[in-house]
Amino acid sequence: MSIHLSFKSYSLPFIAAWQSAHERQWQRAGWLVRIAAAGDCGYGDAAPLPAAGTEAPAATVSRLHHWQQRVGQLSAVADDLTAIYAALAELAAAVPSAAPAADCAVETALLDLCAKLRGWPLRGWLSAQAVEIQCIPVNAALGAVSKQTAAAVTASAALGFRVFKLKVGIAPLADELRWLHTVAAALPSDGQLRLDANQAWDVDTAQQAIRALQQADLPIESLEEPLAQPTDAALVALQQQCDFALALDESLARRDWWTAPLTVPVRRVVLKPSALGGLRPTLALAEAALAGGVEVVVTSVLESAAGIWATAQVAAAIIAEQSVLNQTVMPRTLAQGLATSDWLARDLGAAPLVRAGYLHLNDAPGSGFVPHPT
Ligand SMILES: O=C(O)CCC(=O)c1ccccc1C(=O)O
Ligand SMILES: [Mg+2]
Repeated sequence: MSIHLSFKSYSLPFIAAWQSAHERQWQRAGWLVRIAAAGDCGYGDAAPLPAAGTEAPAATVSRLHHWQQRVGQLSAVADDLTAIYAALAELAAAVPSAAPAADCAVETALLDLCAKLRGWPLRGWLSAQAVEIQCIPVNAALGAVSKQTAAAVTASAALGFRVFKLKVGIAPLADELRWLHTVAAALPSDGQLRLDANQAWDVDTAQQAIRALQQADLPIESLEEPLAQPTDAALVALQQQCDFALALDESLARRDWWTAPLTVPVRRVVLKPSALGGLRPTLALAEAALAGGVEVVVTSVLESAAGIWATAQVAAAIIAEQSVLNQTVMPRTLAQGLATSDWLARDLGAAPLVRAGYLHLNDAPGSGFVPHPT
């Protein structure tokens, strides 16, 4: 027997341009990684997006070639399961990886395979309590605030979403504040806005934005990455001015998570497995954050269904650990940023179902991803 790792490039068009302060894109490109062994196979999504903290695509490919060769070497000298565990150990030892999107894909494919061989859903492999978690609250990913209409927000609310995420920091602040008022007026009474500035603002602009949002009493749930220069001192000061949570996202990749004790200058972290090198590093970081009283939200990097299934599995594991860890401190589960599959005009397989503001997992062995026949 032997283990075989293969990967195939994909390019999936968006239904409309995806825009953030970092980028404007019409399609999503990556590689579907497949690892076959012991009569079954697992899948992972290598979906680099440097703006989200991953390596560039060229580094993803060369890293996938490395793992292809390495998995072949390991399987030449050991039985399949031993070689799979050895590869998983090498991936864990590689954190923090210079090619986290590639490592995430290979780790995901190995875990998907292990879980299938065992007959477990992948989240059960990550955390025993997680098997019970079937439904994950998710936010609507609406895109740039400039592109919103009251009708679009009403339609999204009718689908059952209660947290509506908007990209800001793209147009002048005064314009965006005006648009935010229009969106807020269309929200259901229990609706909230999650904003993401993707590091667009200097300290002055961020302060001005926060002051305006609070004075207008807009229902802001959180604000991701307000600062171009996210120093601890500036973030601590900004968080003190805010009634809502500030969150770190893409700037996390540049912090020293792995050797120093975890300190976070804001109330929340946004975790993306593709930027962190895999599902297990994401879970480890989430556990450290939760233990320190920091809120955790898992989000996609607009990856294909192969990635979304796996990212949802680790989100379920984190939610399970969270309810065990501190039921009283965090009674409500935050909406996770996993409802992004509708941005893709086509996909590599069926994405998890999103209904009434919840993403639904099932009990199928592995991640739940099944590729469309090609
Ligand atoms: O969180 C969501 O709902 C959507 C995901 C999202 O906004 C995103 C997607 C791709 C790259 C970066 C980000 C981000 O959160 O900054
Ligand atoms: Mg973000």
